[in-house]
Amino acid sequence: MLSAAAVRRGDRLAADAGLGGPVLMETAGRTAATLLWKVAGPFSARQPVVVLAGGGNNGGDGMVLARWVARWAGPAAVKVFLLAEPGRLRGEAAVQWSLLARAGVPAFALAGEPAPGAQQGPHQHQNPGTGAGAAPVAAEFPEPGAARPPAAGSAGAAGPHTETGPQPAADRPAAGGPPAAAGAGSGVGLAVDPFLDHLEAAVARARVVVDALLGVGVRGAPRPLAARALQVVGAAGVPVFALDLPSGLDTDTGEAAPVVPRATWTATFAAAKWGLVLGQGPERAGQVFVVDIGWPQETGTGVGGTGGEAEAGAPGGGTGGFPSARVLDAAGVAALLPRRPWDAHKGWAGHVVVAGGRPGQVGAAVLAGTAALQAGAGTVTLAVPAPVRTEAAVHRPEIMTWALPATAGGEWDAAAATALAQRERERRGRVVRVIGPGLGQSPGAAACLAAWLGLDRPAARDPAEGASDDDRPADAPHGRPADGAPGTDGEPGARAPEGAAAAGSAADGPVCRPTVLDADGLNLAALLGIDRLRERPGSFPLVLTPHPGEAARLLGWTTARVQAERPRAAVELARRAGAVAVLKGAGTLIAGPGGELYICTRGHPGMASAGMGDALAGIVGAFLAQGLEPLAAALVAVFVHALAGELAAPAEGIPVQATQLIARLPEALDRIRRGSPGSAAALGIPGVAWLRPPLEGDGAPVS
Ligand SMILES: NC(=O)C1=CN([C@@H]2O[C@H](COP(=O)(O)OP(=O)(O)OC[C@H]3O[C@@H](n4cnc5c(N)ncnc54)[C@H](OP(=O)(O)O)[C@@H]3O)[C@@H](O)[C@H]2O)[C@@H](O)CC1
Ligand SMILES: Nc1ncnc2c1ncn2[C@@H]1O[C@H](COP(=O)(O)OP(=O)(O)O)[C@@H](O)[C@H]1O
Ligand SMILES: [K+]
Repeated sequence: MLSAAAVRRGDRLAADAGLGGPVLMETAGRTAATLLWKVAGPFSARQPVVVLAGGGNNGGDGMVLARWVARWAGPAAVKVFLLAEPGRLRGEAAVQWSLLARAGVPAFALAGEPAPGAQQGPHQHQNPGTGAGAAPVAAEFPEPGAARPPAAGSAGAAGPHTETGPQPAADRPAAGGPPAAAGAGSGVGLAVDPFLDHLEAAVARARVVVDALLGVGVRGAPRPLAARALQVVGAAGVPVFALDLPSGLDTDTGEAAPVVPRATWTATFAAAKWGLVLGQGPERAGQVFVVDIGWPQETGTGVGGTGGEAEAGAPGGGTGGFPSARVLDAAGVAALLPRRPWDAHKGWAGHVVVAGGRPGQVGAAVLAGTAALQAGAGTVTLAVPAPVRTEAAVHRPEIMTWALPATAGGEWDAAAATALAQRERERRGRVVRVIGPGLGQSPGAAACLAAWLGLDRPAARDPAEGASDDDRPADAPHGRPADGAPGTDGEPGARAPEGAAAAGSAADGPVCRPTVLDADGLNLAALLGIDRLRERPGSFPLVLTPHPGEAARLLGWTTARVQAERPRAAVELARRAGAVAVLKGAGTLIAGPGGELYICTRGHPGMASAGMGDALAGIVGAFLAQGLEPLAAALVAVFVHALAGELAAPAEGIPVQATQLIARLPEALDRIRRGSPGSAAALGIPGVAWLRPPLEGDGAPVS
């Protein structure tokens, strides 16, 4: 996942490695043509492909694509509309324009000033206002190398129009001037209105419109002329295939003016861009395919996959962009899953203690506990205020309950901090805490939280913890990594270091454990101050799972700012807390304390319902309990949660309840183990991967 600044860095690295613009553009355009064939083919002259190209490299990509479509299906199967004056094209776009002419691809362009010394060609531009049909104005390419006037209306238009609407000077081509003999294709341009009329007519009978107007080089919202062309495309209701990004979509934020196309498909080059997953990006981009264009490995942008470090790309990258991130996919997550030995026993899979469930919010703790159980925790206990113990116990017979000291009103009492730790000490094996679901923000809850985090008094190691390890099997989760598990050299799958499992605040007081903080656990932590989390004793494993509102409280930002700068917010949370941060919401982000950043593109709006976050917190706890290191636990949990949410919905966006999601966790885990949904399998085009492969399995249709 790249910012515009990171794309420019990647370009430079590619150029340094000898992969110049022409090579990359040819690969991009040709691969996109193959993909277009797959999703919208076969092509025919009856329903041509219409390419709307801009004057930059995005337009160049479109022209390469057009050339290949013409080669495979004949020149009549494609039409190019260049929203620029050929004479002003530079670099790659100019080269591609001339190659189009050689290939005999029908193309139209805007009229411009004649190049110095250009001859008045035979295809005179029509003077605006002189009446339709008087003279040909189309810039359709003639035979290669020749200059031949095209038939008026050859694009299917009724004929050239004569009115040129008011245009801002910067965008207004010199309509009505002499023919623009400049430009490698020697195509004569159209005035704006005829151009748009031709475009409209062509789009109306197109199979698909290829949006190659603006890519990562866009600055601001589309200017009026670009906006008019995009309006024409949008109004036609024809499927749109966007190159790199839907034109005008902000590469970094996903902000989109109303005219930005709602593409059915987007082929994005080298790596996905932030704008495709943030803001309005997901709605505008449709199905996103990541096309490998051969950037050197050093750029760190593979197709799909998770493994390894996030790319270098410090927040801001020095140019205001976002940090780079890796996209989670099933194969990458599968490699992180804990492998349960054949002779595993419940101690192997750890013990999740959920602390929360105040009166009126018992369900939150129940959901977290049930999700932990379904995600593979060996044992689950709900630690709740004593008055609600029975209420907590009735839901799942597999789940234990501890009744802890409560105030007269049933809220958490400060004495519960030590009581909980005492109960935990009676357990053998790894204990993990999920603190927050239904915890409330009472003074007693606040005191407990500070104690559990070891932030109420000086730190000390827990003498009991070492003893509890003694009767683990030799390959117990935090003894050593499972054979073949990723991360033995520090990757996300690595187990927490020996001794990280518990650090105590005092032998007789609350002991710190690997912890997931959610909901009110986070709200109370915000009151303590996020930076204090870094001072926790022994740096015990800690995962924060805030939604944007909780993240805002932790950071002291507004929720709107968190949403506008999600990648930065996630990285900041992790850095300041010295912990793993999961910033929930559409496109959940997972950040590690070392600057690592991942995004999950799965899940759907139907998951916006109460209790979903509680379930996620429980799942993170379950994977910590099964021995995963915190970053790996968070990555696996987020992906499994999102996939289960999809499995639980009859269709994307249909409301799902947390209990329904929880019920599908085993199936989600099973699919992931099998590498499904697969990023590339359904397409069968080497070097092209789905950003978000469809659920229906490997034989899924692509259109
Ligand atoms: N380099 C690589 O590795 C590869 C790059 N590749 C491709 O290059 C693309 C980036 O190309 P790029 O940098 O030329 O910019 P691009 O997106 O075409 O936009 C510039 C044009 O848009 C115009 N324009 C700008 N803002 C505007 C606005 N608000 N409203 C209206 N117009 C506006 C601007 O006009 P100007 O402002 O200069 O007058 C100029 O004409 C990238 O997305 C990918 O597709 C592939 O080939 C693979 C290899
Ligand atoms: N539009 C969406 N797309 C993907 N995931 C979503 C969407 N809306 C919500 N979710 C997921 O559902 C969960 C909601 O968590 P949260 O807001 O804490 O809910 P609650 O507090 O009700 O438990 C998060 O994991 C979030 O990522
Ligand atoms: K585009």
